[in-house]
Amino acid sequence: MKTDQGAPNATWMANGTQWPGTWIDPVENHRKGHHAGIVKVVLDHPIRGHNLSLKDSTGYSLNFGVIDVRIPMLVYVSREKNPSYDHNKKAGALNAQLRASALLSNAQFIINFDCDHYINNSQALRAAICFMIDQREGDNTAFVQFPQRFDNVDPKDRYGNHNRVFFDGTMLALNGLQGPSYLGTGCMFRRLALYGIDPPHWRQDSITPKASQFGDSTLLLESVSEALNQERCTSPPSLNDTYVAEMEKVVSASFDKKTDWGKGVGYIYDIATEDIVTGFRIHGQGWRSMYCTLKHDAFCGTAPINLTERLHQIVRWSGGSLEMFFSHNNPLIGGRRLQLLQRVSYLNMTIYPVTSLFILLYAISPVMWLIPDEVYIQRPFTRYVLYLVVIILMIHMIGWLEIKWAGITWLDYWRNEQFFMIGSTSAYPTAVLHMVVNLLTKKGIHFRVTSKQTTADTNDKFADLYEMRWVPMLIPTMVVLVANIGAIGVAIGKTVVYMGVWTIQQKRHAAMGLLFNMWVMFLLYPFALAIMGRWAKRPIILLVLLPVIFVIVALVYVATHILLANIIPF
Ligand SMILES: O=c1ccn([C@@H]2O[C@H](COP(=O)(O)OP(=O)(O)O[C@H]3O[C@H](CO)[C@@H](O)[C@H](O)[C@H]3O)[C@@H](O)[C@H]2O)c(=O)[nH]1
Ligand SMILES: [Mn+2]
Repeated sequence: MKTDQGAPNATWMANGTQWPGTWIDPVENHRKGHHAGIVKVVLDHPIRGHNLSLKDSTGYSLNFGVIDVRIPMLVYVSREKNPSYDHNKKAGALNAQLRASALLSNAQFIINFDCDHYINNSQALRAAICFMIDQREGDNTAFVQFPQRFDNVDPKDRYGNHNRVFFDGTMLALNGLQGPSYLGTGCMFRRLALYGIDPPHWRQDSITPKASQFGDSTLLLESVSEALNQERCTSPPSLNDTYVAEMEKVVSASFDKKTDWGKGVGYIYDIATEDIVTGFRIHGQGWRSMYCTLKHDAFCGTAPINLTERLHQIVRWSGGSLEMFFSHNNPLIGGRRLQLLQRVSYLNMTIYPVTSLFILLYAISPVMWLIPDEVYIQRPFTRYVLYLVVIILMIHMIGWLEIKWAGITWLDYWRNEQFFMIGSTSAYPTAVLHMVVNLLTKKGIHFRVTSKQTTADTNDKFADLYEMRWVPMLIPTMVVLVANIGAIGVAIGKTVVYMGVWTIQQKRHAAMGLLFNMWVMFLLYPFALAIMGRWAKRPIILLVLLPVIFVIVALVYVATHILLANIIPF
């Protein structure tokens, strides 16, 4: 739509001026990534008499007489962006917003969301406040985290997007320690905790906020003191020109420079996953957090249901975790007031991608079957195998108990196992590789916003599920799949050739090997579906296709064997 002036309608405001954040014709100083800070009051505080309320609309049969139906103040903030300053991505944006809100309301509690999340339950904010003002631990609670829920995931949750084991098991369990980690969205914070101030039971009597910590703004420093003393004026400041100028100052590109923002104050910079490390910093000061799950989901968002995008997301998370491990925020050395077990849990949260290297090695081991002659490996001692079996059984039993306790379904557990295998053969090793390169060259992991719905197919809500871009990290997964499918074929071939020759022992080993191959195949089933693209709508095809492949491989093996036996007589 165009106006008389030729500019699209959407960029014009009711009073005839153009929206300041419009860069349809980008020019220097006024384009995406290079523009002044914007603070725009979209809706003034109801105290100043705006009357956008339900009461005004006629024909309402509901009685709103006893409810305050006024719409709260709404202010649009866009921080200054300048190519000569690092904008620190999401963490930088959240910090600018935190400072702007300090001047606007200085509210004690702040809730944040990703751009792809929304409020799904109007009771959620109250639930979080209940934890914050609870008589027992409320004052020492820094944040209340809600689980992430998604409304665009395919019904079968092929790539484990719901992450139930993590959101309903792991995080809930952490409530028994110092609380869940911060997960980036759907989290209510106590402002003071974000400011890097100690929890009440560790706090010194008098704290004077300094410009070297919080930045050079008198109004901001005053607001921090007021927050500390719990003095808060409920009537909003009058937004005159000087006040707006100060707001623009605290959202300027250079404001963070030479301050503690992004280090000891606010959301932490220089890491691919600002959330986990920000939560770690807060827990390390002795604060606790709370996990809050509501029957009717509090918040909802969008997840990447395309395998390639999903794996990119996993690379970012696991890469960020490793970055944290190799920083001064390593859970073994950082976080001075962390409880011991909380330290262990953060250790697990940061180091887990490394385990993938062993899984990958095991999963590829069936290539040994592809070698015509037997490979001789020292068999493990029986007692060692016994220990191993006991440990594996114990791990699984704990896992089962946990899912029962957390109320997760078996299917969710299985999806989790499957996706862990896919990740362990693709995204996690990639993250480890990134980390090695990072340690050698100091190059960080690129944060690309997860893209959702890459196809334009509007008839199929889950069209994205059937799209997959081949990326190098999928090669090892493919190798594992091929190796295991091939191994089954070869095993059939070997059975045909050696049936009469094999001892019982050898047959048993072959059977065990087959079991392993099948297990890996079951785990990689969602990956196989991804490769099939739209054919995956009929997974039954696999039931025909796989036996055909097995038979072909077996025939090739037998033929090669006969050929070789004729040429080189054994
Ligand atoms: O340069 C950036 C990149 C991202 N964002 C914000 O970050 C959010 C998360 O990005 P998204 O692409 O949706 O990634 P997800 O993998 O879905 O996000 C998860 O993982 C992130 C850490 O990797 C957390 O920050 C998120 O809260 C968490 O939902 C977005 O919604 C944006 O609001 C920015 O503000 N600036
Ligand atoms: Mn997201």
